[in-house]
Amino acid sequence: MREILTIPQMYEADKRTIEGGISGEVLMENAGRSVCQEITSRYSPCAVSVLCGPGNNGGDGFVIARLLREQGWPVRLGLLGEVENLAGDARIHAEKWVGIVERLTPAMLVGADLVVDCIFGAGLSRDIEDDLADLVNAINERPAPVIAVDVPTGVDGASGAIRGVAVVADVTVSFCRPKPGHYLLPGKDLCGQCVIADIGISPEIVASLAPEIFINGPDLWAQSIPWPGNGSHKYHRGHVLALGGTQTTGAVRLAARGARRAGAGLLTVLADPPALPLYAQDAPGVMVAPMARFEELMQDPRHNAVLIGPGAGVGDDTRKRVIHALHCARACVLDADALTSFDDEPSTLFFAVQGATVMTPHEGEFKRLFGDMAGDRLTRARAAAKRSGAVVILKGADSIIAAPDGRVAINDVFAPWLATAGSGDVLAGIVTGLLAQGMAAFEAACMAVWLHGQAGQDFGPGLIAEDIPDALPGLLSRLWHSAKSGVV
Ligand SMILES: NC(=O)C1=CN([C@@H]2O[C@H](COP(=O)(O)OP(=O)(O)OC[C@H]3O[C@@H](n4cnc5c(N)ncnc54)[C@H](OP(=O)(O)O)[C@@H]3O)[C@@H](O)[C@H]2O)[C@@H](O)CC1
Ligand SMILES: Nc1ncnc2c1ncn2[C@@H]1O[C@H](COP(=O)(O)OP(=O)(O)O)[C@@H](O)[C@H]1O
Ligand SMILES: [K+]
Repeated sequence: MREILTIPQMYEADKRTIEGGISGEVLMENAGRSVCQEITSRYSPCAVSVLCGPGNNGGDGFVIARLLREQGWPVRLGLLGEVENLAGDARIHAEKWVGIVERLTPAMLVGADLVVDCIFGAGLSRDIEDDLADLVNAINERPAPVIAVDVPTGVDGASGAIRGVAVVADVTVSFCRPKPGHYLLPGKDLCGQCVIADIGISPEIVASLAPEIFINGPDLWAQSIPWPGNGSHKYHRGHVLALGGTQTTGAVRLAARGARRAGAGLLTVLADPPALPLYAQDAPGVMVAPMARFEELMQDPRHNAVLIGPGAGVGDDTRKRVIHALHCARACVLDADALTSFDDEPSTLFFAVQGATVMTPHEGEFKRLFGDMAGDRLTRARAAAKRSGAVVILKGADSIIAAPDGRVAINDVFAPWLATAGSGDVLAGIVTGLLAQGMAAFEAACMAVWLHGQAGQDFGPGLIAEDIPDALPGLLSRLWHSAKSGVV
């Protein structure tokens, strides 16, 4: 399971490990050694400048400098402040460094073939300004590769935000488990390649912290995929009702294709009569029914998943249909207009949520529904899920999937090709298709985001929304073969 630790959890893991008998001095030695190994495995001996800050991140730097020098590398070390002002483990390791301690200025960069950034890590507590900002800019202007320790200086490990300015690293070595800032933008882009080193904190200690943040991937949900059995029939795979608009009909057609490719057994598009032929002609496997039959069809429990929002139109009709679907306690996916229709009365919507419900806002829709919440995307997505009682997919380049029980996954797929009209509609359809098959809401949302991202990544440049559903069979086959062979 690919857990992510929050910054307080990481400090707690250090603390519990130290209480368990491994000293902080040893943890820091292990941290420094792991960075040193990463450096020596990637580069031939060259002039290294190790830039140390006043805390434990700087302490790691003293270890790295000593170990590299022991291996014959030419090393210079610069410190922000004085050795006498260092405390604890950083002080202990600083005193083991027998070389010169220079002042931390851009002069440290002159002649350096490699820069090791140990200025600030988890303890970054405010924006970087003045001389330090000049130093960070100077690091970024020089061609020498940069190895960042824990996080690139200036990247907030909790949120991925840039605090004033930040180092652009080629490699980031962090410890024990990744932190949110390694996966959230813009931090993710500044980390370069991210390596997580084991420094002696046991899996039991990590488990004792009950991590709730995960990197989205099959290990998180593959066990929950409701694969059909040999004797399954279509009703075992669920019947989706997708509410189609009259004007923007493409949205639900894209979503319908996503839902069916994701495995829904049946799918009916409901729409007002003038639009019905359009939906009927779109694909032979799609059924259609007049919107006026919505409440009647909802009485049949086989219609077990409802998609409302793409192209639905904002207003009273959409609001009433959403509330009705939620009251029927069917699995519901609410996207686009279904969310915007409640911008004036979000609590009416949240109050009605009872069954498996997934909301799929992008930042604009999120703001309309949840208002100006404070905090980074991770924090806001988690708060929104708690507040609404629904699983919330906060869409974006680093999509976040948050459950009301506190679990949250960050997507880890590079797929800017997905930034194209209609791509979100397909995502909503995929979620609905998985829910129709009986998958739990959080797992379905995570799997849909992963399939969607993977489809975008695999297809690459030239992708249009229509391509996404057709990429699903290949991805699902891979998951199916893994499930059959017992490998996730
Ligand atoms: N045993 C362990 O715990 C292990 C820990 N490990 C390592 O420890 C690192 C965390 O260490 P840390 O907690 O000392 O924080 P760190 O990032 O060094 O910075 C704190 C200092 O920076 C200062 N400061 C902050 N922001 C500033 C700003 N904008 N501008 C100027 N100053 C600023 C801040 O000042 P203050 O806010 O107190 O005024 C304080 O002096 C972690 O990333 C990992 O590398 C590993 O060795 C594994 C074992
Ligand atoms: N740079 C990106 N990298 C990965 N995914 C992206 C990127 N930009 C957008 N996406 C994804 O594409 C989809 C766009 O959805 P949305 O904004 O609702 O568009 P539309 O309404 O046109 O379908 C979302 O799932 C989002 O996460
Ligand atoms: K750093």
